[in-house]
Amino acid sequence: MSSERDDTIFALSSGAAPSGVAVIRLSGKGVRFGLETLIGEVPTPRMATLRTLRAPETAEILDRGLVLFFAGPASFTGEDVAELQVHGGRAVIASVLKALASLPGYRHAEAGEFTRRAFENGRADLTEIEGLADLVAAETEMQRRLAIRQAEGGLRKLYEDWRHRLIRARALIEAGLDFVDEEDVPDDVMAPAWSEAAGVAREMAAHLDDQHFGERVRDGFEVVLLGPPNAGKSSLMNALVRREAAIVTPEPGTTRDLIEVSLDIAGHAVTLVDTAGLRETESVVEREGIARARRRAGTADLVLALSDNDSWTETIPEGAASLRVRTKIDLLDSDSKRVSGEADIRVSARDGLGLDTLVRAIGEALDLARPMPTALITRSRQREGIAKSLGFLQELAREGNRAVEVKAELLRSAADALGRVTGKVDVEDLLDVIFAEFCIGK
Ligand SMILES: Nc1nc2c(ncn2[C@@H]2O[C@H](COP(=O)(O)OP(=O)(O)OP(=O)(O)O)[C@@H](O)[C@H]2O)c(=O)[nH]1
Ligand SMILES: [K+]
Ligand SMILES: [Mg+2]
Repeated sequence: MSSERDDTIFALSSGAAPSGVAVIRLSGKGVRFGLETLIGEVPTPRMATLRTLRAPETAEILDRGLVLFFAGPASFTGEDVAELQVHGGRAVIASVLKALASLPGYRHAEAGEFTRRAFENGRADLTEIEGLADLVAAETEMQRRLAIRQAEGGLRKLYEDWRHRLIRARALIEAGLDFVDEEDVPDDVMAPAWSEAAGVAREMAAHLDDQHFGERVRDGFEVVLLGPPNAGKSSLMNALVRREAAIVTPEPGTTRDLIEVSLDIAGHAVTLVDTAGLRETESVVEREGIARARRRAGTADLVLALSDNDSWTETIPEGAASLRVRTKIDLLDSDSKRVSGEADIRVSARDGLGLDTLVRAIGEALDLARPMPTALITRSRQREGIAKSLGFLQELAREGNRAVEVKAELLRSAADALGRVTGKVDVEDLLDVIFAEFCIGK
């Protein structure tokens, strides 16, 4: 590992060529030497300088571009870092990468390796790094907001605060143990420690009680269209995404497989799933399609139960959040259009009636307009860690008159569980999983 870490790594950090400008990033001990070789000097840190890049052996001109140098440890990775902004043509990029590869101790970076060095050099904790990965992957405004807050330390600050309070509580207890007769430590010595632990436990419980909102923002909300054959499910999906994503025919049983499309509702990622029409059938294929439809509806964030005849019996799965959608209202005469039935929303896919109302109603049902707190759990890894830590604190609260040493140990376990979430404690085994999410050059 140490020799790998001694390498100077480099990679194209910008997107696919050709592009106007390409950014090639370098990090490691050999960065200064590399700059001297390619441009004849190490530029003033943090000052963009226009320079000619030359091939190491032949001094042939490769390109001319902006060069930026960041002296470690005040850099993204904590090491010396440079960025070469060259023209984004394939051959230009290839020639610069080739020149870098020829330098002693230089090698191409692996996926996420710059970020991994940032973590290993204490420039970011694991939650911030997960936030960075999400920021690069973000496709909607809300995913971006969530990710930038986490990348900027939203979760780190909260979790570090809890961890320090638990460590302090334990220190109080151990100090008490040193001073008083071991068997009966007076309550008033320990009381502040217990109340601190109880306070942290309360905050953790509130943090966990979030309806998985952050995870759902990150992964996208799922809305399933459900209803009998010919209710107009596929037509409605097509109307919402304004393209022929699913086949529509007058024949009942047209859709068999699940068909997914992406929608942006109020800046959130929403996956809309079209399904096979629910009915009794002899067809094996259709039966499998219907089973899939029911399963998917069972795990959806919201079910849109469609009907073209105001009957919703048997459509809505038990316990599911749902909206009753009356379809094909263009077929009604103008009087009955206004008659209020059991439907929550009335739409016509053919004429586009009610679609805006439906989208708004979906947003409300999913609570998409809620203000986003600075610290939201975004991954099950974090949730499990916090739950585990809280578990130790709850055990501590139950322990009553148990030996103080046992309680101190529970506090230590609670703090360590938090430390694993931020990466302060014993996380070697997690790193490969976390950094595998990154692309090359990040
Ligand atoms: N007039 C009118 N006809 C509609 C509307 N929506 C759908 N239809 C018609 O209803 C029939 C069935 O539409 P689909 O979208 O295939 O219905 P589905 O629920 O997906 O049907 P399956 O996939 O077979 O379960 C087609 O002939 C559509 O043209 C509408 O808003 N107005
Ligand atoms: K159909
Ligand atoms: Mg269909």
